[in-house]
Amino acid sequence: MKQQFSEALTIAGTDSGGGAGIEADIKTMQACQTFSTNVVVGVTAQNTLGVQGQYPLPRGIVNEQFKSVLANFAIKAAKTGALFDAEHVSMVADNLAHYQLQNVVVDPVMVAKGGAHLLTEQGIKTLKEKLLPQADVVTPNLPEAEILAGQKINSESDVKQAAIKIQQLGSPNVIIKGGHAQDATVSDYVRLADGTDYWLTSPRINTERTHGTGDTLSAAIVAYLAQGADLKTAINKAHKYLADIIQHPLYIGNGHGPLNHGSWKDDNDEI
Ligand SMILES: Nc1ncnc2c1ncn2[C@@H]1O[C@H](COP(=O)(O)OP(=O)(O)OP(=O)(O)O)[C@@H](O)[C@H]1O
Ligand SMILES: Cc1ncc(CO)c(N)n1
Repeated sequence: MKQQFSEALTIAGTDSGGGAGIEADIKTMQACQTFSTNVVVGVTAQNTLGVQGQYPLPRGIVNEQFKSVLANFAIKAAKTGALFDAEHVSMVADNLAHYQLQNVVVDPVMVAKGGAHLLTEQGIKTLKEKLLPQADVVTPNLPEAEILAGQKINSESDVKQAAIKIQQLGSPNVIIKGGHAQDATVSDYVRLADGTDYWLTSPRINTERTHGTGDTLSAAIVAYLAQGADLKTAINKAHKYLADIIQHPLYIGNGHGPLNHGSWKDDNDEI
């Protein structure tokens, strides 16, 4: 039987350690039955202990990858990840507009789990001004949400208020991820374009193997959007995927270890 895969795109940085960035996105999409193309915006020298180097690529190389991918693939959904600085945020925003990409999920990656900054101050400003207005969904973690909304988040009502402020930056749908809180339950807050909102909860797994969890969630949303799922279904299935694979750790590296992306058996259930 011929297997039909939908096609999606990740626009991000590579992780030589294989756990986050483009590598996490490709593995996630494969596990969720979507084919992932990729535009490499920059290369990182990275492992489970941290980021040792980061090397954004010249504009010509980024533009040429967009051209090749969009000339040959029917891209149904796309995501952005680490974009490094204002110049690279801007070139990605220009390409999203030029190729009129649909179902765009912006993961506003700012700081890696080990503490390295993957986006400059000026890059954050450009992300707010040029990228978020082109996003369908934005997926900040708690520290990123505080920066985007310009407020502290100390309570559930702060999370809701921040999500509304982030919507006003131009992304109609917002997911504030709760991995960085300390509660026994991890709570992600979803606020949709029509103003409906809900919490997605899962037990907090006591593990250091959380490198690339954010990339993985956004890549899974893109995978399901590419298959034609409505946004709420895509978000809920992606959350289910992550909550499942985080329970099947790989013991690789002695720092923030990678997820076991291939451990998922998609039962294609409706949520
Ligand atoms: N210990 C944990 N147990 C269960 N789920 C978790 C845990 N940590 C994170 N998650 C889930 O992983 C996803 C990503 O959350 P998090 O807030 O860690 O994002 P992030 O900081 O962007 O991740 P990264 O920078 O490593 O890619 C969320 O859906 C969150 O609920
Ligand atoms: C390249 C890259 N993208 C994203 C993250 C965040 O997980 C990371 N650590 N490295």
